[in-house]
Amino acid sequence: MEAEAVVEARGLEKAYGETVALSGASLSVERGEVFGLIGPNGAGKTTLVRALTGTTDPDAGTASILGESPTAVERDRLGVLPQDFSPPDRLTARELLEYYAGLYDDPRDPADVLADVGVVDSADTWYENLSGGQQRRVCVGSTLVNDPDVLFLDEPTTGIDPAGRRTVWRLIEDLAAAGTTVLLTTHDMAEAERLADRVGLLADGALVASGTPGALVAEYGGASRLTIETDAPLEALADLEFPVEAVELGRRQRSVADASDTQDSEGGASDGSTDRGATGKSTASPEASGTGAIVVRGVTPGEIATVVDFLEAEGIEYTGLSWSEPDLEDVYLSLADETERDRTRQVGEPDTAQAGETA
Ligand SMILES: Nc1ncnc2c1ncn2[C@@H]1O[C@H](COP(=O)(O)OP(=O)(O)OP(=O)(O)O)[C@@H](O)[C@H]1O
Repeated sequence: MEAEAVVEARGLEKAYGETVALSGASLSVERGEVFGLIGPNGAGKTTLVRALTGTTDPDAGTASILGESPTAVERDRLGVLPQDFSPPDRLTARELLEYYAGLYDDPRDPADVLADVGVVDSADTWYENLSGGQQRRVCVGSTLVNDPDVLFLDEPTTGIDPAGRRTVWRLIEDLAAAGTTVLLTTHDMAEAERLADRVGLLADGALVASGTPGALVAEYGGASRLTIETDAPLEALADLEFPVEAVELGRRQRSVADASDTQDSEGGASDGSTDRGATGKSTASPEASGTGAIVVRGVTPGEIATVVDFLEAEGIEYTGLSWSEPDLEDVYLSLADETERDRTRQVGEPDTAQAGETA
């Protein structure tokens, strides 16, 4: 039996004047699934959420929730946290949740919701006097008072401290385990990797890849990374014959937050990577000159000692070493900059024209 699609977008298009926000976005989220939407600033994530929740009309395509048009869904069944949600300042956290609870026939106890989002101690503080993170927690709470079946969270943990973020993560996990369907947008790859059963990457208004985090990493994540903190000039390393097979020498990988920043302060056009040498020899590109951390890609855990011995034999001093498997951030960085797309790529499914219909 085919799984029930609780949230579905088919070929959504939306333009604001000359600006194309959605260019044929399609996805489908099943009951109890957490779907994480990632993508660069301006990719269309918020517009997609708005089209799916009925707060903006698409120019083309269809959106549905629980089999109905977004505006026809019973409001008790839906929870929506907009990115720019800003409730009245002069109400306390408790009053705010009581206010929202009052909009529904059979709401949860606001005190329980405050406990869920970790705002018990500040429950009687005016919203305007709460910290940014506490405010965001209250906003998340306001979407939970009606115990929704489907929850849309647009950047739910932005501004929340690490401990609070984990509180919200556990909350979302518990909700999903109890059958709530969740679609969230985030710039936090750790959040997407931890929470999402499937992740969709939106670029230029369309989904360019979707799948489980593991499948996406396997398909697009690339090689492992051995990061060596060193003050040695990169040029000095470029001519070395590394004693391992696949080597791609490069500067420390930039973070997702910097990915669309063309003013790379370290001067690299991308991540400062060098040409791959067939025998492990790498040559630095002109942009890659300088010092700092270098990244050797494609080294297996068993080869780390070989690289360390080699650096010491060559007299290359280093101050730190770390090895990591590729992760969702690598997927993001490898896909987000590509702008020419004509259809969705489905990880683990045949690459057919139909693949663009659902995500
Ligand atoms: N109401 C609007 N009027 C005009 N342009 C808009 C409007 N809403 C969105 N846009 C434009 O549509 C594009 C997509 O915006 P959207 O907010 O959906 O992106 P996003 O992926 O959510 O970005 P971010 O990660 O920065 O939140 C952007 O170029 C934005 O400027």
